[in-house]
Amino acid sequence: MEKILQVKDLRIQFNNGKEKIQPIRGVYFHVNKGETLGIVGESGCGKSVTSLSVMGLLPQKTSEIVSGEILFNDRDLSKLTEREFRKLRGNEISMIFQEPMTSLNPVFTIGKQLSEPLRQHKKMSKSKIRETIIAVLKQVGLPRAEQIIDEYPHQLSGGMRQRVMISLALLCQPKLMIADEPTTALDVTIQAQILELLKNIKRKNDMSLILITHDLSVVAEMCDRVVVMYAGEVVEEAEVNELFDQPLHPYTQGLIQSLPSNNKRKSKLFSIQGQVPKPSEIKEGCVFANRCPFVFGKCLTETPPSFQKGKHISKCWLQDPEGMEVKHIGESSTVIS
Ligand SMILES: Nc1ncnc2c1ncn2[C@@H]1O[C@H](COP(=O)(O)OP(=O)(O)OP(=O)(O)O)[C@@H](O)[C@H]1O
Repeated sequence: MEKILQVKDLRIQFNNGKEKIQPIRGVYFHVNKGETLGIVGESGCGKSVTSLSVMGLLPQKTSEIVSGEILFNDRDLSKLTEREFRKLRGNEISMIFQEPMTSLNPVFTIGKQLSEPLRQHKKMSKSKIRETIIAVLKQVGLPRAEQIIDEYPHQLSGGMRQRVMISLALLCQPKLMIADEPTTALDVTIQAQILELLKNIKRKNDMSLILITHDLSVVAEMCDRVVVMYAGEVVEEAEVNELFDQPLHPYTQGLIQSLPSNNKRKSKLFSIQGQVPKPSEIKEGCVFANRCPFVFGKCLTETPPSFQKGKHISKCWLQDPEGMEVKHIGESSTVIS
């Protein structure tokens, strides 16, 4: 299968003057053409920092990609200048954020804001720009597109604003869209509509989608494959059915067990004890060791490699194969036997 994005051994450092922290440490994942990849994990696991690095939107002064590659169609985005990124962003790769109100400028009309990427990336006349915007507003299911184009964000409901954000991301027909918690700020019925819309758009536009969420039920509904992040590392990767049927990493098992549908009515909801460690608190050994119900000696002293069984990858000593052939992920795979 053709890969549109490959993140290899990505390591990101923040330097706030007082201390240096590495919230992303050796992250590997890829996105196949036309698929939806889910990235899940609790708050602070590094989902947003990873996606911002793909968009070239990390704070320039305080962050640094210290190692690794971000290959988009074989072009390494980690080496791009801001000028080069501007040609790519909103054009070949686009992103939808959680809170549409903070991403839309309240003082400009919808039409003015949506015309920006078209002016920047496509040579179009004013009337063609207006025509394209109205067509995209209709594509995302907005009623009265001809009027909405001249309205301001505050005149729209939350669900409508999120549809405007999706149309903004869609305007230049990107090959890859990153949606960071696109429905968290919306109420449940609107959430379902927006997810359905994203699904349809992805199919019609032959696009790839990265869906960042902490909600596993959204993942089950939307994704082909899933990457589970914990404390700046990918701890598990699998096709969606496999992940739910046979989660290998104790962290993923905990996340699945915490789903309300997996808890008896009236019984206390299961939750994983403890908290995600801050990047500055990470010690040697497995990052999940202090919360893991299956922790044993080696977990506290040695960082587990990523063990691979078919397409299922898990970074846990419990998967230490004892004679089975497994590989570290990455280009230079090491076979342990
Ligand atoms: N600009 C920054 N400077 C310093 N540290 C940062 C910065 N942005 C994020 N971090 C740290 O990086 C880690 C990962 O944060 P990130 O926002 O990627 O997590 P997340 O999984 O997306 O969480 P959420 O679901 O809450 O958005 C956190 O410890 C966070 O405090």
